Amino acid sequence: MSDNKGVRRVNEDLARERANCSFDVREITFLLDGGENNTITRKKIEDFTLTDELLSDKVPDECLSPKEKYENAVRKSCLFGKLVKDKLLEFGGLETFGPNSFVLRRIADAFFKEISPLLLHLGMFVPTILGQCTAEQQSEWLPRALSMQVIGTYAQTELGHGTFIRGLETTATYDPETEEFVLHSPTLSSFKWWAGGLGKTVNHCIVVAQLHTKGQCHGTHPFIVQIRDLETHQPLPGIKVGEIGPKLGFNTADNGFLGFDKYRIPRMNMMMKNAQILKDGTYVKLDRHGKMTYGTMVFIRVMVVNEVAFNLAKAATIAVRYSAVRRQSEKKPGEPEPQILDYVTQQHKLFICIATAHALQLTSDWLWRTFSGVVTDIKHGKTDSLPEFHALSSCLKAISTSDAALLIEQCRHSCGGHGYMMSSNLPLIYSFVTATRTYEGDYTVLLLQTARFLIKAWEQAEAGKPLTPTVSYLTKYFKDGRVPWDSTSEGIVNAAYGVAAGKISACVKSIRNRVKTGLSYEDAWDLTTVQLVAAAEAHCRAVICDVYRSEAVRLTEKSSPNVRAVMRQLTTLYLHYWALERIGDLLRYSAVSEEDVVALQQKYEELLALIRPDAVGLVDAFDIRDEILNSTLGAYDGRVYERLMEEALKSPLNAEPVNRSFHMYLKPLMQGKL
Ligand SMILES: CCCCCCCCCCCCCCCCCCCC(=O)SCCNC(=O)CCNC(=O)[C@H](O)C(C)(C)COP(=O)(O)OP(=O)(O)OC[C@H]1O[C@@H](n2cnc3c(N)ncnc32)[C@H](O)[C@@H]1OP(=O)(O)O
Ligand SMILES: Cc1cc2nc3c(=O)[nH]c(=O)nc-3n(C[C@H](O)[C@H](O)[C@H](O)COP(=O)(O)OP(=O)(O)OC[C@H]3O[C@@H](n4cnc5c(N)ncnc54)[C@H](O)[C@@H]3O)c2cc1C
Repeated sequence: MSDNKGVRRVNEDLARERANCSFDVREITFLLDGGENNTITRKKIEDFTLTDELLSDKVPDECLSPKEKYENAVRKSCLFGKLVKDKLLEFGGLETFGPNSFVLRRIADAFFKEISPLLLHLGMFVPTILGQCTAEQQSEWLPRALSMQVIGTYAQTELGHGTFIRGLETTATYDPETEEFVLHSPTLSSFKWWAGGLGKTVNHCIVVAQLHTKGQCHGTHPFIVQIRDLETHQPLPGIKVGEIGPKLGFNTADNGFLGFDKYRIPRMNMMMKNAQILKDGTYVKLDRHGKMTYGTMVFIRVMVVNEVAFNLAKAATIAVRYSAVRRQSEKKPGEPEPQILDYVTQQHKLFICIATAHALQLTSDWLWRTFSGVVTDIKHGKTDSLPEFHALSSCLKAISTSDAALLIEQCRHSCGGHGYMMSSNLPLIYSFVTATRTYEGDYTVLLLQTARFLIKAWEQAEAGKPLTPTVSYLTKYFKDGRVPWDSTSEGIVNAAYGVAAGKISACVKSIRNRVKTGLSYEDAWDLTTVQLVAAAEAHCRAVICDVYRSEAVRLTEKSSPNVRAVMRQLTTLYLHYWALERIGDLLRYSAVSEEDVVALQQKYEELLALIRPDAVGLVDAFDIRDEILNSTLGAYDGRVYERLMEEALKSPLNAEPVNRSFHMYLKPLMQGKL
């Protein structure tokens, strides 16, 4: 299906794989894109943007110095930003920040092997203006932000606090005399730390600070703050700003630090949708729920699920294509070396990656629809659905990022030594995705947020009160006892819910027993957190299994029999994989027997064999263009060795036959003259 331009001869093994694929690859691409029209629009946008002229890099990014890398990323960001500004908005206007933003994000990968310094501008600055400003403030800031006259980021985290937002130390004290806020960083630990683009790129940022007025602190609130001069780009007086230094990844994102020395901003720069300061300094709270200022974080957690699904699809595409091209060892003496994809252990490493990319993509689409419903409710003044959605988005963000990072690393392992090359792109995909497990809420912390909700839901079930949809299963599994075992897909999903219910019940018992011994509730909770994290994880896995299974059935209702068959094989593989991974839990909470476990393993291995002939077709169906994959190992034509050599020859160390260090150090050492 790929319409890569200038494709040369395709590797014979890959060509044969494609010829033997049992289904029409385009059909699955349409399913994953949400319909044929979406695929057509996406491809139009890709054709239009991914031109050689914009993308060409003479020296590979990874061979540049940190400064050159950053400058190249700014150059490309400006080209990309101009494209978005001039042309792409016509594909969806402001809706670009809805579903089409996924296409924009996808294309951005062709421009940036790492990260755009403008990611936070489009990813957080603009969404926060949309979510936290009044209509009047939006009309002032949005046009300037969208036309890139002001370039911004989101500075919440400080050197001393990231997770515990209530512990942030930056202050914004209202001065009614001048109708201004005075921003101040009272300690070293209060310096803002991490915001993407802050180090060198942006001129504005959203600063989250403790609001003080009339001698009282009202907690954290967001403010729009200009930090650099628009003409000279010099930091404004009272601002101390810089870049935080090299990181595991994100090295072109110029993450920065920021401190304020009694820096003044106008009253109207407080984002006033959820709370206001009147001219005389009176504080007016408009947010009845209390956590509406955390809205941008919830939005990004939703986006991140899609983000990691896409990155896992990229890694799986690279690893599966490479495994079809690579031949190694021998199965029987004297036989030709097999494609490494023919090793069952390789299939075990890789097919779960394809299935997980589907599971996370479909879950992300479902989460996005659920989120849209919550946003509509909020627009009508209803915030009842927020606690459930916070619990749901928190655990899905935690589990999807953690699973994707582990599986991307597994893809790298499955490519042997060549997977370690930067030119495979697997190291950069991994370094990007492993950060998602931490930013926008750490894994453990978010699962504990979900656990709070689950424990409350359990107490409601006990009291015979109605439960919200994602926890309604607790009513069914409320009574003690093992869940009946049934090895159908529906049966495995039910058992997953049974395990979650069993773990939540065990947590409730643990907390209550500890309280009975005289401990405070907080201490009892703290001592139970290992179990609480496991319970939230089990709940989340049950939700993903359920959504994946039901969405795959729904989406393939009108598909051809072969597509329905391969999609069912993948969902069944996913459910069996997790049943086997969590077999201890199933033995504890369900009626699964030892014979059932043997049957599960056997079925899992049969599924690997069934999926094997379609593996390349399945990754082709992700339809990720070579420009976006950026990989010597994963290109559509499979010219792996040629590309590895071409990239190696671009290394600056190969530009001269002898490096000067020979004369400066090696030769003196060899001659005993050092
Ligand atoms: C050039 C490219 C173009 C591409 C186009 C653009 C497309 C965009 C793509 C997007 C891709 C994404 C990439 C973005 C990159 C982002 C980089 C990273 C940015 C950041 O990391 S910003 C900083 C994020 N920081 C965090 O997430 C901090 C985590 N901490 C918290 O969220 C909270 O502190 C925590 C842990 C939830 C606790 O809060 P606290 O106030 O202490 O609350 P309590 O624990 O006491 O709970 C009280 C009560 O409130 C409930 N609660 C908490 N949070 C929420 C919420 N958000 N919503 C609703 N309710 C909430 C909580 O459950 C408690 O309820 P109870 O009923 O139990 O009392
Ligand atoms: C690449 C990257 C980009 C980022 N970009 C931005 C940005 O643009 N803007 C911004 O504002 N921030 C940004 N951040 C910061 C990010 O949001 C925080 O790092 C993240 O929220 C985690 O907070 P922390 O660093 O304070 O970790 P900590 O909270 O210090 O976590 C350290 C450890 O303590 C544990 N822990 C902490 N609290 C608890 C608890 N209550 N219970 C149990 N365990 C706990 C955690 O699980 C973890 O194991 C970025 C971070 C990264 C890595």
